[in-house]
Amino acid sequence: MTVSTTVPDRDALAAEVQQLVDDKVASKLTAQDPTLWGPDAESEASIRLSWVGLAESSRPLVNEIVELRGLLAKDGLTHVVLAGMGGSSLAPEVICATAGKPLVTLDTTDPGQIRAALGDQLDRTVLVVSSKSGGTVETDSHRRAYAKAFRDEGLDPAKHIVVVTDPGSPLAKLAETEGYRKVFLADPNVGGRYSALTAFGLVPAGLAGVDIGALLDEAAAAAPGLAADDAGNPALVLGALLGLAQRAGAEKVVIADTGSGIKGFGDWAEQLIAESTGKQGTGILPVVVESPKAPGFADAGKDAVLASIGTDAGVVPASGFAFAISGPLGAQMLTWEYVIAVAGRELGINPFDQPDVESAKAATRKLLADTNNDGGDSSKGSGNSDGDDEQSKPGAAATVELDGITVSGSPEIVDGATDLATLLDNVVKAAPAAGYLAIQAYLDRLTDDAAPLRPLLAAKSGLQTTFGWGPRFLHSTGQYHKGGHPNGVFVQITGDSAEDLPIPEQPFTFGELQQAQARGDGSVLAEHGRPVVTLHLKDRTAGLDALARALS
Ligand SMILES: O=P(O)(O)OC[C@H]1O[C@](O)(CO)[C@@H](O)[C@@H]1O
Repeated sequence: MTVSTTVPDRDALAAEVQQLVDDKVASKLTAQDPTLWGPDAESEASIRLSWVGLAESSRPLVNEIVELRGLLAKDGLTHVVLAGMGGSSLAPEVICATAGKPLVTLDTTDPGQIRAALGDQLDRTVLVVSSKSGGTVETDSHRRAYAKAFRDEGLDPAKHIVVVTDPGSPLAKLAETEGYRKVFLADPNVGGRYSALTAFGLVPAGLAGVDIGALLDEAAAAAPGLAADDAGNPALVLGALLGLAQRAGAEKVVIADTGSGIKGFGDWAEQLIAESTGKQGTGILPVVVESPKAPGFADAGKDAVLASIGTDAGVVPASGFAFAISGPLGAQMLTWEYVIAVAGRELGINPFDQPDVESAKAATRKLLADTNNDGGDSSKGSGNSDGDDEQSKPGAAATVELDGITVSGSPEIVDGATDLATLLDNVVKAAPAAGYLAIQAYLDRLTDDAAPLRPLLAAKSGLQTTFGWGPRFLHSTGQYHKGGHPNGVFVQITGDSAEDLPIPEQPFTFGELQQAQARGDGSVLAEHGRPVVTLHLKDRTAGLDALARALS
């Protein structure tokens, strides 16, 4: 690994690193010492540290996965679809994209996106159902939809489904009952966002044809340097830098790829950083940008640290904190895991829990239950704004129709807005100094062109601006939004679907689940006192165009 740093005060960084060396943080972490984050974190940390040794302990998986790939190929099953959220899909996605191997990732509840996946090469499909807990509603729903689709086509789901889960999970039990083709039981002493080099990262990637042995080799080569109580250890240097930056008010890390050859690294790092650190009103907000020239990076202010993945972009933000880190993917993953564990100690938080994720899930469950108790006919499949219960919308105090978009949310944003441009002005005004804006698009991430809104809003506002696809981000940056620094303003984008999709044996459809997830998270954000506005697009393309025009 090669790391270079820019800091306002080199002596301060050297002193901070030396303290970590003196405290033997690197060797203790490698020895899985759970006391490094204080007494409150000890019990969770004691069951979460096996990731430090995965470069070696995951070796036996390689042959098992290669063998399964061969058997599947003999049956003509070469189209790999992965159903998994957060830590159960982000790593294999970046691993496959980097290696140029095709993998279809389902981490959405968008009816159109799921319908399109179901209609693609079903007879050649192997579905990998990945969930540590075995109880994640999105993943369970994907499994149900695929099982039915296989049956409808006269195919035996058991032959097409492979499971990755923790021992004893409901999914492990179900896989046994259903006789699914293969079950990989992962190490339960590794949390989801640290699971890249477990079966969660390796099974989908290996089945897609990635050389997963080489990935482990890359991590293994970095491991000794990360374990060393040495001032040159990149994890100590970057962990210390992030701690110093946080204390200086630079609590955001803006991540740009600068020619690393890794595809989509920021999407994986985002969960590791945000879910690990965003709690107790503190944390590091990852802001993934399109390039080093993008707004947020090129013009970063005092609240940001710049992270170049690859060579040094040579941009120094107003905060004075920047770093570049280069190396192959396996090494990057292990290094960042160490960095964030060290940064967690610097910030005084437990990097292994996610205390605020459950609240949005609970709000979603309640909304779905209420819909059903109200006699909502899920077979109709709404997914649409018509007939929505206004009372259950977050910040439903204010609702207005602007340029064909139904807008509801915090009165400070919605009141007085006469068109989309004034509404977006209000969004920017709602942010405190050095706050951030978050666009959360509960849409089809393969066909809805919402991502370009991020640089447009960032340029307009001059504020750090993130973009996330819902519900995917709920299992990633969602923890930070609710538990981290309370200075975000949230723009939810939802949309009508051309056609909804039932979830077999469930009283709600994908469309209803998607809308309930947006409303549930929005209501929890509002309860936390965060300004939030929901833009519901009746026509997705026209609505996104109108938003882009209003921002340009
Ligand atoms: O693997 P599971 O249990 O389905 O969870 C998926 C993701 O959901 C989270 O628990 C957050 O909701 C993540 O930490 C995790 O990676």
